[in-house]
Amino acid sequence: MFSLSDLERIVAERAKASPEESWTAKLVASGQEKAAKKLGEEAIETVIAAMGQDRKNLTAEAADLLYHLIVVLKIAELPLQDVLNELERRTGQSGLQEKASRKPS
Ligand SMILES: N=c1c2ncn([C@@H]3O[C@H](COP(=O)(O)OP(=O)(O)OP(=O)(O)O)[C@@H](O)[C@H]3O)c2ncn1[C@@H]1O[C@H](COP(=O)(O)O)[C@@H](O)[C@H]1O
Repeated sequence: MFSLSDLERIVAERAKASPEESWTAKLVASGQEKAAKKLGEEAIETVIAAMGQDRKNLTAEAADLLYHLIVVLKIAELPLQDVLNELERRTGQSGLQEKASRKPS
């Protein structure tokens, strides 16, 4: 089954291609500011899709969002595994518990 790790590998490979033939290479060449802005646009498009009823549209927008996140991580040279490790670390505690632990007593 296709995974985000597979996509991370594809993005790393395509980042080396010519920007004329690869959207990934074009984004990487444009720099983090532009790539992060594109990620923000995709996040907003995903929010709008989530508020609608079109599951196919939400699927497409969520895919755009995850792809652009992987590109931003690539530009930052932050391995996806680091993000997965952080998510794994959080599995021991509920989000509500974590939020409560941040409040001053
Ligand atoms: N998953 C994706 C992927 N998702 C979205 N996109 C591209 O992201 C670009 C921006 O998407 P938008 O829908 O926002 O397009 P847009 O033209 O900005 O549209 P508007 O915002 O103007 O409406 C489009 O060119 C999409 O094709 C992707 N481009 C590449 N990939 C993956 O990366 C691989 C390598 O692609 P290249 O780097 O292009 O060879 C592909 O085989 C895929 O696996």
